[in-house]
Amino acid sequence: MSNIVVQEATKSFGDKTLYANLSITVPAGQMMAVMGASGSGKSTLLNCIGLLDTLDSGSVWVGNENITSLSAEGQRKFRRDSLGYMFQNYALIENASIQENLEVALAAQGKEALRKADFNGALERVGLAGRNKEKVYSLSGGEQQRVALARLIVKRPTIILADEPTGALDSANEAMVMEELRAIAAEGTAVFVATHSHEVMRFCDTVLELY
Ligand SMILES: Nc1ncnc2c1ncn2[C@@H]1O[C@H](COP(=O)(O)OP(=O)(O)OP(=O)(O)O)[C@@H](O)[C@H]1O
Repeated sequence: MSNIVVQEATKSFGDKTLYANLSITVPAGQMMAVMGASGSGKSTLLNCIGLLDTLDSGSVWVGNENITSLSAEGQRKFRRDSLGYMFQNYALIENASIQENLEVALAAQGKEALRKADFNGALERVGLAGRNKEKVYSLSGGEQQRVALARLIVKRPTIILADEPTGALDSANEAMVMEELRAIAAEGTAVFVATHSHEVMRFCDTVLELY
């Protein structure tokens, strides 16, 4: 279990500064809502924490490790082993089965990780028990986001970056996703949720407002 600390982060595109000297902490087990108008930099902040984009200055710490100073290989391993993502458009492999989509989360970690994983338990937890062989394209939006949740349950990442995870869902499915994210967080993950929704914000422990 590791706390996530963003220290004095600054990020600009051209002459537009998204944030300057931003410092935040999300303890393991907690959820932070990242809010702000369209274009305020929510997705960019998530991408910088997930090492998909680089800060102009500042650092991101996972426990005692400064992940922004890792080598390219170290960053790749960090993403592979410690990072979980959720997006509005589900970001699943549509033409593959539910089971195959879960296996993808662990494939790079090797056969032992695949053997140990409790795929059926994860599917049961999100209400998709026994549906391992169904193709993702045949599922509803709410069901697809349940697969994305099951993938996180299987992977047990240190950080989850969720970018508008409920943006395409009705309010019942929104509550389902947020409750399950809370349950995953409670097992020791720090969760960042970029959102426009005040309903989603209510499920989080802290709120960061970007301007
Ligand atoms: N690679 C890039 N090059 C230049 N500008 C960029 C780049 N990526 C993002 N931006 C700009 O940075 C700003 C923040 O974008 P970002 O997607 O982080 O905002 P957001 O708060 O997530 O918006 P939304 O709520 O619409 O998703 C926007 O003005 C965007 O145009």
